[in-house]
Amino acid sequence: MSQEGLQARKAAVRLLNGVLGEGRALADLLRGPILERLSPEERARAQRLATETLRRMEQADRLLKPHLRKPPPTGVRNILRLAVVELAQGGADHGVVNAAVTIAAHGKRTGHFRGLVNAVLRKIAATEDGDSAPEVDVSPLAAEMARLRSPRLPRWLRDPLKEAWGAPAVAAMEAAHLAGAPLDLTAKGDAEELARATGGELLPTGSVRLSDPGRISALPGYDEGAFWVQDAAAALPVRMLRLTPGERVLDLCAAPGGKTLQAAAAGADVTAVDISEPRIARITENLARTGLTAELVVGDALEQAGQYDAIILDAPCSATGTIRRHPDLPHARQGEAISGLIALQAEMIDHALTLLAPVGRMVFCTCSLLPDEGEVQVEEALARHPGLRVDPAARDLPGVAPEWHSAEGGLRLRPDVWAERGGMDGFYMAVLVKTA
Ligand SMILES: C[S@@+](CC[C@H](N)C(=O)[O-])C[C@H]1O[C@@H](n2cnc3c(N)ncnc32)[C@H](O)[C@@H]1O
Repeated sequence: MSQEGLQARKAAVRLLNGVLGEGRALADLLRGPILERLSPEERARAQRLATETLRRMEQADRLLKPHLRKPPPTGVRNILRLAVVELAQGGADHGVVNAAVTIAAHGKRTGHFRGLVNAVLRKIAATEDGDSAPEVDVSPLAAEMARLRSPRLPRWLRDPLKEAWGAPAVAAMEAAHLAGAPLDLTAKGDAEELARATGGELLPTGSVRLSDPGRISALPGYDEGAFWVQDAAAALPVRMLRLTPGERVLDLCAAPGGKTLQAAAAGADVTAVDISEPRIARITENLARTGLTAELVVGDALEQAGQYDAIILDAPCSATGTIRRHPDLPHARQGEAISGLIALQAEMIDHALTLLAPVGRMVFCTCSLLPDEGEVQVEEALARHPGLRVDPAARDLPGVAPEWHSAEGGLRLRPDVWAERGGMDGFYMAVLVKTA
């Protein structure tokens, strides 16, 4: 067995243990010591394996259940889950099973389960050798996995989503989460030209979509800064502002800077604020690569002063709209922090309004699926501020479908929107203007 394969799988199991055993976010673990000693290829493989296992965990558990008399400890389960997902995705039986047994044998708490790991996986791998018509290009295990329903969201999230959008919509969102996400790019200049150069699809809203992008830094135009990665939904809030050159724009929760780059590319005079210094460093890198400029401020949005023609408030939120790309999120969180985030969003709206020029406009947005972090937040802001209104005309953008309109004048996007094109992140956005 190649060392590369073993190291990447070991790291993937440790990532799974961090998310499922300690409730940590995968993004944080990816920056920590687990991947430190691995080559770039091993890192990419470990991340891919962990992400795919989290996405299909419920299905892997169902396939494992008949072979386990009682649930083994988390560390052992994660070794088994990873191997089952790899087998279902066409991994060579003996390589996958041997790696799993070796990983179990090397672990202090998993060593004495190596016999179990070996026996269970050999039985499951044997499914692979069953009868399948030679013309069918899917292994029996993959077919069995595909027959299982899409993994369900945990109750802390499923219940409020069912209440907000109904059971069929939640099932459609769960299917979208399982399908994962394509890669969307925002062009610095001509999007049609970028689509041609990268072989991507120009979406009706102006983003460029790649279904099989490979390494991002190897895409044509990367070094010249011709684009940045930004989901099609995340690209809409700044488009709603219709910025013109020279306008003073404040981006209040700016990092890693997708919206800052859009505003700077529109020729605006941008001030980008974020509380996190390491995350501000990512805006610096993105600005340098794209040759765009903005003033960067490490600080609290609630302490920002000044007056601006347009404000972008992409407030911290549950990020439940990004589960397609972050399948760890429902497992790493339990929903307990959301009420604090909702209160912070309201405070940020109130403070941001004090920074808005009399004829200015502000886009409030969150990558959340929960109305409490979107529609309700705006309704409550309107009630608190008598002179405030939503500008529904801001939604009149190319490619924006009327079905996405929300009652109070904003846009509600969900991962099951555009299912035939590969979906989009869950997002809420509305443009607020002062009338008095
Ligand atoms: C949803 S992300 C922003 C994404 C960004 N607008 C983009 O398009 O790339 C939220 C950001 O808010 C920042 N943040 C959280 N609390 C903050 C605060 N009190 N003041 C300023 N930034 C804050 C976080 O560090 C995080 O970078």
